[in-house]
Amino acid sequence: MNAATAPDARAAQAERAPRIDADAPLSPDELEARLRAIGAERYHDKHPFHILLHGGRLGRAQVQAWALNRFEYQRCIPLKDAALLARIEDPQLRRVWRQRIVDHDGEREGEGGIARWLRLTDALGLDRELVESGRALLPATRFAVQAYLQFVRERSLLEAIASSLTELFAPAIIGQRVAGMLANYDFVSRDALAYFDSRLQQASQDADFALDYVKRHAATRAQQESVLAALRFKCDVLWSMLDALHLAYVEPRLVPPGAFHPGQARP
Ligand SMILES: O=C(O)c1cc(C(=O)O)c2c(n1)C(=O)C(=O)c1cc(C(=O)O)[nH]c1-2
Repeated sequence: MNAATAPDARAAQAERAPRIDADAPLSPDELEARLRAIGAERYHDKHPFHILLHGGRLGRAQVQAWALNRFEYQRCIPLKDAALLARIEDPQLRRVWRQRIVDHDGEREGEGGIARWLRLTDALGLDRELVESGRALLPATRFAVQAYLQFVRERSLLEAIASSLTELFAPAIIGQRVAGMLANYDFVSRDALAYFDSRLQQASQDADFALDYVKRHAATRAQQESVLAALRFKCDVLWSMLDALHLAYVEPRLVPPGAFHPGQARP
């Protein structure tokens, strides 16, 4: 062993060198910055299909396909939140989280986010039974939504809560979507887009709460890495849903057997 690598010399060198420890926990603000960087890179507002949708460059049948497939996501959000709720031990946290189910289901028939999404599919001229049956979904929509449900059922509560954090980036996209669709599509009215009016406020509140929870509860570096991975996973869920729409309805227009095809708004 030469003098430069002798234990004493190495210890002295480590003392002088800046400490780079891959296992050191991030500060809560560093964690938030990394989460936001994931959204900036991977959130579905960057997807070409969303750019076409918001820019008014899709036809009516393509917007119908988007709304019909997104209904599957909307339909399963309360299932996801119920699975998450069932695993919360803390009554205080349960009280907050259960509001998400109310927001989607409403307190009575015809209210809530799911009913408002159906107002959009109605306004687009889609048959309700076709939408609610899920019969004309793209297979990839089904798989992506099921993957989200399974993730929330199987992973830790911390990862399940972190996977909702895509909503941090939703308010900006919703604003662009409503403005873009109203400006560009004569078949879309303000009333048809009512879903997004309530969602704007709910998404901000929900995301702020989940972010605060994650910043307080992800204490170790391993937990923080699991939170970052959960957000990447969720961005992949949303991205793959748009990939499938793009391939089927923009190019190369490869509509899978049984999936919605332009002209099939009515059964
Ligand atoms: O329109 C959108 O782009 C968008 C995105 C997201 C999202 O980022 O997950 C949600 C929603 N909308 C939404 O309407 C919604 O209810 C919702 C719930 C959740 C969730 O993960 O718990 N995400 C989203």
